[in-house]
Amino acid sequence: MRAAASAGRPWVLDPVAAAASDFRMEACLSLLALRPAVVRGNASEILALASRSAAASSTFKGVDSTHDSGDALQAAKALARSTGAVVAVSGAVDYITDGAQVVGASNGVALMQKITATGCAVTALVAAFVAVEPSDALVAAACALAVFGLAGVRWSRRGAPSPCSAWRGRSGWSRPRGLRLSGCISLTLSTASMSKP
Ligand SMILES: Nc1ncnc2c1ncn2[C@@H]1O[C@H](COP(=O)(O)OP(=O)(O)O)[C@@H](O)[C@H]1O
Ligand SMILES: Cc1ncsc1CCOP(=O)(O)O
Repeated sequence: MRAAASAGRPWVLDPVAAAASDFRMEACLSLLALRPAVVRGNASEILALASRSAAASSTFKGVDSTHDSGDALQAAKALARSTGAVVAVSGAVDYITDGAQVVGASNGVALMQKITATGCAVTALVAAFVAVEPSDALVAAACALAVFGLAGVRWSRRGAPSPCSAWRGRSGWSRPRGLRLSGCISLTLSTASMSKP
């Protein structure tokens, strides 16, 4: 992370179970100081990280969230403003914010929350999207979460349309059937970076 930070390369922090112990919180805060482009966590993790305290998540439940994503939206905005990172809170609605703009992505299926490591997987996808679109981490992260959610829908309903079927920026974009994104001001992810099935 230090090498990435000093080379100006974007990287993504997933504060897994930040509230589980002071040790984990301190590790997350040390990483946060290295200025990730995006922080992606569940609501409990973002609430804890924004308050910079493991005690913030009083009903801590392992790596899972005990809060709804909406509960952490203000904390996410504050964290984004204080760190300069885009902050993504996952949940039934994924909120992605740079502290001013907020994008909501309401794709996915509830079962995803119960599968360990879907959070890690979507964080990896965010990193891949930010690598392609480093100049707009907000849009990249929102697209990653939306696509991941649609992949979950596709998995749960075999035969649903591919999340990568068609997607273009701004006025000319056509969204995959079923995609729900709100508050998105500009979608500039090019189709060239997405493979068709
Ligand atoms: N209630 C839900 N309904 C639909 N999708 C969800 C729900 N909860 C989580 N997800 C999705 O599951 C993925 C992992 O998110 P989450 O479970 O919040 O992360 P973590 O594993 O870090 O706790 C995200 O893509 C998120 O959108
Ligand atoms: C690294 C790791 N090892 C066991 S659970 C876990 C994190 C998975 O967390 P999440 O469900 O938040 O992706």
